[in-house]
Amino acid sequence: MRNFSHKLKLSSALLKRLQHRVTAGNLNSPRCFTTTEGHRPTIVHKRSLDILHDPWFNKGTAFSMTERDRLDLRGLLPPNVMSSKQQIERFMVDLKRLEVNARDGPSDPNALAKWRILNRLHDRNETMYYKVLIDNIEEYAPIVYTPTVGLVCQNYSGLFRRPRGMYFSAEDRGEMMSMVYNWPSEQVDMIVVTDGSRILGLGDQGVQGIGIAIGKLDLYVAAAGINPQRVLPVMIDVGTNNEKLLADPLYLGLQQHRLEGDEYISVIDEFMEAVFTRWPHVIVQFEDFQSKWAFKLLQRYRNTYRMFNDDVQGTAGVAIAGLLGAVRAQGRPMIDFPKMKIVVAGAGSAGIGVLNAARKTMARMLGNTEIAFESARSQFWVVDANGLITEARENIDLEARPFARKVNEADRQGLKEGASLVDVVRKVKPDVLLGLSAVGGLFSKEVLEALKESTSTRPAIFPMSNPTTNAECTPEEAFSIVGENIIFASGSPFKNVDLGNGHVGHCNQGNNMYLFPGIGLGTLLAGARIISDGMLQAAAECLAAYMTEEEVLNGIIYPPISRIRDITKEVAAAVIKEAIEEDLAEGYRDIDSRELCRLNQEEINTFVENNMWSPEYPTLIYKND
Ligand SMILES: NC(=O)C1=CN([C@@H]2O[C@H](COP(=O)(O)OP(=O)(O)OC[C@H]3O[C@@H](n4cnc5c(N)ncnc54)[C@H](O)[C@@H]3O)[C@@H](O)[C@H]2O)C=CC1
Ligand SMILES: CC(=O)C(=O)O
Ligand SMILES: [Mg+2]
Repeated sequence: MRNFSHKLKLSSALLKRLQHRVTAGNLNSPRCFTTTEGHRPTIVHKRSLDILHDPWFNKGTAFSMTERDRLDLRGLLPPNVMSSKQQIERFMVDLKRLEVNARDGPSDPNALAKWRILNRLHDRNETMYYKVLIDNIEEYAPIVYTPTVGLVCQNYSGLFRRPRGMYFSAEDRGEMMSMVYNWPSEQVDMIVVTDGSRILGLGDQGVQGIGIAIGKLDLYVAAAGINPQRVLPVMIDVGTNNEKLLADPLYLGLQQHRLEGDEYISVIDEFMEAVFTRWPHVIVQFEDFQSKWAFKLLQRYRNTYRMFNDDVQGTAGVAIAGLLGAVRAQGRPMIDFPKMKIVVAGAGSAGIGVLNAARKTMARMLGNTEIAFESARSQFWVVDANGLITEARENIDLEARPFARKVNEADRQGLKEGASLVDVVRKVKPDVLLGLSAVGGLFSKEVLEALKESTSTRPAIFPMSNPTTNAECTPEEAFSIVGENIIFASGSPFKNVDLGNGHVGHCNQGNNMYLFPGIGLGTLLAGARIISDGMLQAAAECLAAYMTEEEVLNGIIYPPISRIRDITKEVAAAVIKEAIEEDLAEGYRDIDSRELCRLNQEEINTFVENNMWSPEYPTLIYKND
């Protein structure tokens, strides 16, 4: 709260309320950290080794001598009291040792070793772990998140040491309502849940998918400042259809095929009821559910619970922001977006999510009428594993049906049902080629050669599939084949390309990580009843407007990950504002909806900032229960 009133000239009544909120948070929840946490003690109900073994409270060698006395720690630690800065220096020496002989590149085998070292730190000292992650986010996001998190999921049986998060399995039916009370935290703000059925582009990983929920929540803490004591990764194990895992005696999940139909839904229903009973204000992010369930569950829960599907809705927003950036990068106004011809490879949860959102955005720009919505449809050409989707296809997925081209439209373009991607690109000459297919190398030399005939002055190539090996093409391939004048965005990080003439081919990371943390934080702080399309749209528009004209003209359409905390703050503020406008905001803690409504833009920004957790050690005070 330093300089708060001075800076924003807030009314003293409002200032008091905001100040009270921060204070009350600490007192009500002794383990709650906030930005002002460093100045207020935290009450703990344990001492001695119990403290050292609790990653939420542990400070390791940073416990001061007086604290060591107060908490019965004297003698349990080496005598030299270290500052947190020294602790991190010592840790980084260990972590960096791995890099001495490391070759470049995200798939380097050292990535897994780095993950192990970071994970051990996560297990023993959360504050320090998040400090390392936040201060070095560019370097370690690719370790705790895509691409390395994919490798972690695939090798989970071997890597598993200490459990993290909760596991609900098909065997727990009827027990979930009581099981949920086994989690030690009284307050949970954010749950990321997966059933492991489609982890990144790696298919069914069964129980091993918990790694993705952990990785996403790491970003919630690092980017959105959600208190790490209030996040909960969840794995719902309904079996796996991955035969390799089923045959592996060391596999840690249920060794049975996946539940289907009503049996499956009843497990997810029971889980939702249990977590919302214990934590009525929690937000649940569905992650990496196979498409057939992703859409059904989203429709089933989105009007009842505070939930969203990151792959369907988060990805859509990030892609829209990127597509609008691609329009601006041609020196055209965003309103030209409805003129873009877009080829999408992949009609799963992510591809269809993007198509629906892009169509709606175009329709809005064209006047938001039925006719506008209908005409926007004709900007898209969708190719899946069976080629171009037209109305001639038998058994089209319900979600893909609105994007099936009419047979006569396809004919006019010289295309048939099931036409190959290269033929579609050759004939359509799209402005944008976007991949959410999970097929590495799908944008082959031929496909990229065909894109050279694009009618766009600056074609956009978005190989958005993860992890790195599943990217539809590399930036080197894109820039060398299609030319320098492209916009490139991939789902997993790549290094910029040296184009050899003093020019740099910029590699953007088009990943839902730029939106989901802000969507979650904004929803939390607004106390929104549900997450509406308008809130998601506001998040996407905020990201789209974040980059300056100059950056966009230089091909930079997304912020670097080093700015993820800043963009997340802005996205959260945009989400809150929209929730207020839609009358969905019920307030957060002791800031009720009326007070929220009175906040101006600057005050909303400050409200967000003041409720983001930072990794600072609080002073610990022991109190008997
Ligand atoms: N960058 C980002 O933020 C995000 C990236 N993704 C990535 O998108 C990919 C797909 O995810 P989902 O849609 O959930 O998977 P999905 O399995 O539901 O869908 C995959 C789609 O690709 C199609 N496909 C398969 N082979 C193809 C081929 N040869 N040509 C054209 N299409 C082909 C399938 O028919 C299906 O329609 C994954 O790799 C995932 O990691 C997903 C969410 C966010
Ligand atoms: C990024 C993400 O959510 C995915 O690849 O599934
Ligand atoms: Mg995902």
